Amino acid sequence: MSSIVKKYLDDVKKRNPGEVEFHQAVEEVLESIAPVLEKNPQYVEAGIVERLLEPERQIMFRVPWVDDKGVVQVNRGFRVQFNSAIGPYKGGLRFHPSVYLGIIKFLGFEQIFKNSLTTLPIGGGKGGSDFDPKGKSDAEVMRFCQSFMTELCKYIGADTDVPAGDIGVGGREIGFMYGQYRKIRNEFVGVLTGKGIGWGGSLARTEATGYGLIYFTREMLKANGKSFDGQRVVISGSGNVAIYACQKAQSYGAKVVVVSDSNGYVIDEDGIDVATVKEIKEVQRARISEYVKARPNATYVAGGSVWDVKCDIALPCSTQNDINEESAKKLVANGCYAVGEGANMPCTNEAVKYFLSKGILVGPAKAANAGGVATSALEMSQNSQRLEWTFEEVDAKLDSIMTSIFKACDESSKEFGMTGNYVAGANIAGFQKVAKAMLAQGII
Ligand SMILES: NC(=O)C1=CN([C@@H]2O[C@H](COP(=O)(O)OP(=O)(O)OC[C@H]3O[C@@H](n4cnc5c(N)ncnc54)[C@H](O)[C@@H]3O)[C@@H](O)[C@H]2O)C=CC1
Ligand SMILES: O=C(O)CCC(=O)C(=O)O
Repeated sequence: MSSIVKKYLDDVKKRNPGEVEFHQAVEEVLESIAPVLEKNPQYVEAGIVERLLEPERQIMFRVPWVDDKGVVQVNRGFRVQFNSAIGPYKGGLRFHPSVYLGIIKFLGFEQIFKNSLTTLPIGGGKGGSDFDPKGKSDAEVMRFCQSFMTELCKYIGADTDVPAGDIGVGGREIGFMYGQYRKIRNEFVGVLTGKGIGWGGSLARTEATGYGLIYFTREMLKANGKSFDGQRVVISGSGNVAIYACQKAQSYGAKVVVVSDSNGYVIDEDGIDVATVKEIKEVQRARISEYVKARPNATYVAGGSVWDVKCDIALPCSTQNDINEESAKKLVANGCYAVGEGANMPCTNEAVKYFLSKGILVGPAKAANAGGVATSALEMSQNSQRLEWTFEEVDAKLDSIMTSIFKACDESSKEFGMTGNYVAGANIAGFQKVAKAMLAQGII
């Protein structure tokens, strides 16, 4: 680690104690951009890195609501507005019991570079709550969302900060939050993305992160003389990203044999049936163990690691730090040669280093899962124009954005002598656009 990287990292740890996921995300970016800083002393002189590491604003608030038994519950809400040098803050909201400031900051920090890579004018932000939607009734989720938005609406706006979904926040939650925003502010604007079709949503936003992951991975495979056709794929997760990644990978001839949730995973050697997963997760909101009832040839494994299952291509689409060094070694030993990160930071830094040392292709999250936020930006454009584009139009734009993101990662990796290291390429390309904008806009 170079001395300047060590200095920045020590400082971040001191100023943000206990926020281990944030430290991890920062370390990966700093290591990648060290050669850029060496070549561009003007960035160091202008304090670009110190300013990037400090969010422009972080908001924490109380979210009181009443459950179905009439008992008052209190959760904590967050919105971290990290960097707006290239556009309004943009990034999802995560509702999960594990949420605390360190998680939201790692996600918000990553979002700066991801959004920069999309080629669209969006800054980085993220938010959420430690609320757990699992096991709650629709009425409870609605009351929580209304209370959350009653406070959040003071800080967001269509040209200021535009939240969307993430883990635990899908169409239902966006609907409840949008309704509350509209009631309080009395305006119908594109303040949230991931809205429903017919009230400001964009066709293909639901599919965008999963499809985008496959478009990016397709380009990465193509550049290395490979393709999805006939390949055995393992996916972790069975939520929004996992479902549509599975569907698109299968359309390219891959055989997806595993999906999972936080309780366990299913193996279906006939290929995962997407319609069954959608019914279980999007309609019944049940556990993935239900899958074997509809597909008796499949097997359910309680607990365990999906990464023990042999595959050619691994697509982690659940949560952070899903693949550690031990899982990485197992994957490589079993013949896996490519990893496409659908989730945010699904591999530990040690796992990524191990993969790269073995010549495994790694499509890093900031680039590979940027299709969701890119399509959110397309939703914002449609809202501003008061127009709706067709599914085919949006999907074609998404495909071309993912293709250009891969090209940017590839070119940056080559420019800095790290050919094929798309992790470094993504960090460098994402950083440079933001750094240039910050330099031009003065010390603010
Ligand atoms: N929805 C989107 O547009 C985008 C999502 N992402 C990332 O993709 C990942 C998945 O998000 P979504 O599919 O939207 O969420 P989701 O709520 O639809 O699904 C989350 C999935 O991850 C699993 N999961 C969650 N926590 C887990 C844990 N601690 N251990 C094991 N499994 C766990 C759940 O069981 C579920 O299958 C997250 O890392 C998210 O940040 C990234 C870019 C955009
Ligand atoms: O669509 C968005 O604005 C946010 C997507 C997101 O949260 C992410 O890219 O991790």
